[in-house]
Amino acid sequence: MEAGLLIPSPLSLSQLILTQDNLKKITAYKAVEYVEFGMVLGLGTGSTAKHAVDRVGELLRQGKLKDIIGIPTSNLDSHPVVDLAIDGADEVDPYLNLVKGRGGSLLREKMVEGACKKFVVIIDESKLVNYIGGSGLAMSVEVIQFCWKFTASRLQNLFQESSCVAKLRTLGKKA
Ligand SMILES: O=C[C@H](O)[C@H](O)[C@H](O)COP(=O)(O)O
Repeated sequence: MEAGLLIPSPLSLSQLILTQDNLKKITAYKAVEYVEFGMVLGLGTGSTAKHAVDRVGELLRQGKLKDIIGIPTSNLDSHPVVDLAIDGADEVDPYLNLVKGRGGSLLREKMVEGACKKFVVIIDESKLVNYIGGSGLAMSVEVIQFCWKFTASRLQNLFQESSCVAKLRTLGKKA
């Protein structure tokens, strides 16, 4: 899979006062320039990816894009090859390793993004870290409901030297 990272440059935008959401939107719109007619497209979740979803919708309404098959509107069983996936991330290290899922989506996004030919990650500067875990914020792990306390305890024990605490987050709740 080809991978890419889009970050709006604060230098080129230095004359403007932009909010974090403005930066997310600029990045998302840039990523959507990679979308072509007839593509199978994976669109992720979160406040950055939302701008990309909105932009694709706008271009479809305007007739500037056509015949787009969206995953998960469709699914990987019927469309096992995804031409392009666009999604945000919570942390990105210099080697393009990612932390995802702090917004509550993890497994399905990873499945779609693992099946794509090209994955464009859209972030603002605040997501850049020197190493994974560098933000000091939570690391999401999606588990099945069956014996989740047992799994939480196993996970916490794995990282006990770092004093990590495993906490349950249920569907739709932020970390
Ligand atoms: O669980 C959510 C996804 O992994 C998001 O892509 C990630 O949390 C980034 O979200 P946002 O763009 O809202 O910061």
